[in-house]
Amino acid sequence: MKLIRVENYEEMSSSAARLVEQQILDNSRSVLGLATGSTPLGLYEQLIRGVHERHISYKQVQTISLDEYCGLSADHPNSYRYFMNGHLFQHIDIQLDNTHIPDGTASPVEAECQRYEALIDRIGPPHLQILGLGTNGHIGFNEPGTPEASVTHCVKLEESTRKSNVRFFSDLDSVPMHAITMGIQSILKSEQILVLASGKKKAPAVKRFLAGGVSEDFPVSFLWKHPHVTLIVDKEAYSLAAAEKE
Ligand SMILES: N[C@@H]1[C@@H](O)[C@H](O)[C@@H](COP(=O)(O)O)O[C@@H]1O
Repeated sequence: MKLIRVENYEEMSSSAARLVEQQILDNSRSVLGLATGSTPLGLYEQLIRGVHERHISYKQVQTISLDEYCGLSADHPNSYRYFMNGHLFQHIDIQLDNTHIPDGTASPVEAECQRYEALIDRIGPPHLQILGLGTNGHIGFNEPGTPEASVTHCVKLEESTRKSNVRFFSDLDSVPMHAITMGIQSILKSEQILVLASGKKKAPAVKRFLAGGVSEDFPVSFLWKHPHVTLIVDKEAYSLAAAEKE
């Protein structure tokens, strides 16, 4: 795994943006795997600037998002479709038909999961998969205990995950109980994986990840099985791992 240590959130975002843009410059038909959450917001801002300042074009790019809340439609302000449209897709020259996100309202949900996994295999897997990191080590919405062989599936969200994400909702009751997420196996299919971690809250998870070892109760640790992973951490997120070394 390649570790890139940067000073702060801004540097993490611009360093990630350079890697994404290089991928697109190398292959204008790139497939990008995208994450939601607050971590990649700065990266998405940088990518939007890149369209204007560095003439990066997304006309032929396809995107595959990691996850979506069950029960939230595309026009619900807390759906990940709404998030991705508002924070990235509406501001770049991508074709909306080329942006893929699980449909949280589809029924039965199992059929939607199968459709999505087949889509990953058909148009993907991503050349570059962006990942944030849950405080409990989750990636996408793969909570601790998710098997390595998992493909796109419906998960019951942990209380801690719902509490972490309540800041985007009016109250805890409004946070959905379930989500559709790409599985560990679906994520590991990507050619390259870029994990971003910023801030003190992520320091324990970063420390545990960097200590090595693969364990089902810490989903990000499965990335040790992938040959091309880059982790970009800022000073705060790295602080506990750094203290360990001293
Ligand atoms: N499903 C998303 C994850 O993909 C994301 O990595 C995580 C961390 O969020 P944040 O970046 O806001 O810390 O939140 C959610 O649970």
